[in-house]
Amino acid sequence: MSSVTIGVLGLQGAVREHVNAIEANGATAVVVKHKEQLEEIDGLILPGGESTTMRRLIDKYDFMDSLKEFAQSGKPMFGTCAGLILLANSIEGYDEPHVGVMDVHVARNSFGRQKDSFEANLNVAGIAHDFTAVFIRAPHIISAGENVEILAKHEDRIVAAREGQFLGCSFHPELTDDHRMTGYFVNMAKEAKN
Ligand SMILES: NC(=O)CC[C@H](N)C(=O)O
Repeated sequence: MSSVTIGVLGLQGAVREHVNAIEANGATAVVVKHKEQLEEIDGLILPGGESTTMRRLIDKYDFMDSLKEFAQSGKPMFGTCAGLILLANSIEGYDEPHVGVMDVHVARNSFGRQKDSFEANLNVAGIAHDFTAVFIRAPHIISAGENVEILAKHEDRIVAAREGQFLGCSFHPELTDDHRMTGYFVNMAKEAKN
């Protein structure tokens, strides 16, 4: 009854670690490599990696319309790092978004070259007061629409947010043993299903 299946878009990026985090939360994980697999899942994670590369592969494997339909179906989607960039409805310096379903404006590579990767301890509203977040050439949310709930900030920049069925974060929640952020998303998928 309460069991859900979560897909991880498996075209590029940190896929296996998300599978582990999903399974650690007692849900079933599926690596999504074909658009038909979207029909089998209750929620979809768009992983970190390289958004421009992922976009190229989304087009190559004809995923874009299916991803938009998935969003329209109301099922939850969670974009982490590059995945957040894919979900955002506008990207600094770009004329067009990618999937473009979440009402946020993002900038890529926001935290400077000298700090290509770092960890920060975050208070993520409703999820964890002490979440160790791993940032790797991370984006941030410059601005968000009125229906977007800001979940976390780092150095005054928005790094996690939720808009109804859409969850996004700048960091990589799958790269530590703390699986609470993924657990929060698994619960979103359970609530949407029941
Ligand atoms: N770790 C990541 O996902 C980095 C995102 C990457 N900098 C991009 O713009 O797509």
